[in-house]
Amino acid sequence: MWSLVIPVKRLSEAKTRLAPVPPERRRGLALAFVRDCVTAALATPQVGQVLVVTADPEAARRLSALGARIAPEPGSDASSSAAQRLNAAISFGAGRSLSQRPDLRVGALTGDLPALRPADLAEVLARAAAIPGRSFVPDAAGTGTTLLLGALDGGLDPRFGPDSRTGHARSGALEWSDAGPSLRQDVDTLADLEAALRWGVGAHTAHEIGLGLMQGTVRSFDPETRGGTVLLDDGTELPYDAAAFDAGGLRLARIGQRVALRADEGGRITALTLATLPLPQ
Ligand SMILES: Nc1nc2c(ncn2[C@@H]2O[C@H](COP(=O)(O)OP(=O)(O)OP(=O)(O)O)[C@@H](O)[C@H]2O)c(=O)[nH]1
Ligand SMILES: C=C(OP(=O)(O)O)C(=O)O
Repeated sequence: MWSLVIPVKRLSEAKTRLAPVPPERRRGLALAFVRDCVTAALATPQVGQVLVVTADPEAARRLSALGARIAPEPGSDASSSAAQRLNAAISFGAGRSLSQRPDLRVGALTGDLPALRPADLAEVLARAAAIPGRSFVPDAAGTGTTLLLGALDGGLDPRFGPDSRTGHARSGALEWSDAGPSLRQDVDTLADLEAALRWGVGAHTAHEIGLGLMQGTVRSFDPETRGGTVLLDDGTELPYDAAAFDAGGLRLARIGQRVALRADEGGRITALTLATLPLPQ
């Protein structure tokens, strides 16, 4: 069984290479990616715990709600490089994991894998458990690393950062170059995000992007105004108006009916229809 350390940068500083996307949206995407990544990791049978190392209070709160353990990231030397900070955060998490759960072998997974599927992760974890040494999964671009798995004696020796594929290979780690695509598709750029969307992203990222995958139940409907409210699956009640109702093409809504809906960035419903029907574009 494995303990996976996931480093999570402060959300306000995350995913700068998604720069065409405005900062507030980037923050939401970075959080959604790691929520999907943690969800998939925790659903993988060989994963005994997910330990998130972060200095970000919101990421800590959201990821702990999914079942991850949190190790608050210690402050770093201002003169250290981004890669040094990242590797220091991972080593800190690995040390914490080994002292708290010595029964679990340690690995480090990046948090930017929104398409991650438990089956792809399970396959690599099972193969790596059968070898005593370190091993790693190169990213889809072929230059970086998405997963580094430590040796049986606990050694992780992370070399994340630019060209980490070469760094990990040169340091003697075995490469799993045939790992499943969902484990290799990290998202740094908009082109990466498009690729991840083709593999199929998790629910948090789908929701954040506004793919119309939100669902809820009709709580009220007024035939006079054609407005009412919907109860989302997370317990939030949201109002919809006639424009949103008309955009979905329905003639009436009944209390208790399952609906699919699209909301804008501010959480305002812009269209809703029956859950079994596609939302009109
Ligand atoms: N705790 C911690 N996590 C980090 C740090 N730097 C990067 N990470 C995480 O490491 C993983 C891989 O990082 P990158 O792909 O470089 O992501 P990023 O730094 O958000 O992206 P860019 O700003 O575009 O470089 C992601 O889960 C990041 O959140 C750090 O200094 N501390
Ligand atoms: C830090 C890394 O991620 P990226 O290349 O996605 O920045 C890495 O691959 O080591």
